[in-house]
Amino acid sequence: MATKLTTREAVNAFIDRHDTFLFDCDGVLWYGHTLIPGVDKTLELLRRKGKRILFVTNNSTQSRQAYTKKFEKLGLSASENEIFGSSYAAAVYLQKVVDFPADKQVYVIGQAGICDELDAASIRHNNPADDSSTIDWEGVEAITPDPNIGAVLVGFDMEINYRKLAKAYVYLASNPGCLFLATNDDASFPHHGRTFPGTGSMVAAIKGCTGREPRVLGKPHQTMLDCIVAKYDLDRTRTCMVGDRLNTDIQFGVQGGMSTLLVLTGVTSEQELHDARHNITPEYYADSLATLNMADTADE
Ligand SMILES: O=C(O)[C@H](O)[C@H](O)COP(=O)(O)O
Repeated sequence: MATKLTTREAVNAFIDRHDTFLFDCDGVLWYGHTLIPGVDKTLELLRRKGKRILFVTNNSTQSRQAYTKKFEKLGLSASENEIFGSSYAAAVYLQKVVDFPADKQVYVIGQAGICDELDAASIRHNNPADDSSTIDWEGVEAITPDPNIGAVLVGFDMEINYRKLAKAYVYLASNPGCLFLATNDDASFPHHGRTFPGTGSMVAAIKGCTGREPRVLGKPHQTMLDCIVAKYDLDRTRTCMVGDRLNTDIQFGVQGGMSTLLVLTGVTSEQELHDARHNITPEYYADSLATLNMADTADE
């Protein structure tokens, strides 16, 4: 049974039992370009209390560097070192886990965040903007197997089109050695209190035609947490994962042996939380991250 944080005492006890907070971004800190009211104060409060803060997002559209600018624009402070996005996780995975060969290239379906992180790791890749949506059968026939493509990496792409799907299909179907990676498989994308098709819908299109299963790097998959724990030397028992979605953020925290806080400002509603049909339960939940602002500040 999840405990709802509604009183100052409960909030104080919740904060005191943790040294580190991992924050999801979309639906917890902001919607698109709009800050969720009060969360700037919450982050300041936790920093003043000496808590370590890390931002863990499945959103692959921006690199860590671009995220620092987004934080700044929204009036939040965050250093590149505190941000762990799924595009960075993909670059780390290719570089450190599979030792991606220097003579191979990654075929990316995605946006700038993935390309920037691959560039930072010196991994060769295509420019997704070159794959325009206008195509006829002659254009489709010109797509041929390419032994230089060592991986197809799929992230959120607002300009996904048939040419991109056909290329991914041809590279993956013609070469069993070509890796199939996905930054994340979130079915939906939270935006201004509504949801729209997420990266999972794009990954599903490629799964559907190739019959292949991707290695998914983002939450709830533990590859991401293993990288975070190794990088920051976290004590999982004193770490809380804060998110707005049961089947990614909360599952990520539960599977990873951390405590969890669900906030109701994003994808999962209070009604869904109490729906007995799912089996993922956060330890705590609150109307918003800003609920923590009722904490005592006397100990600072
Ligand atoms: O479809 C997606 O890629 C995700 O919905 C989106 O990016 C979620 O990001 P997060 O909530 O982990 O910040």
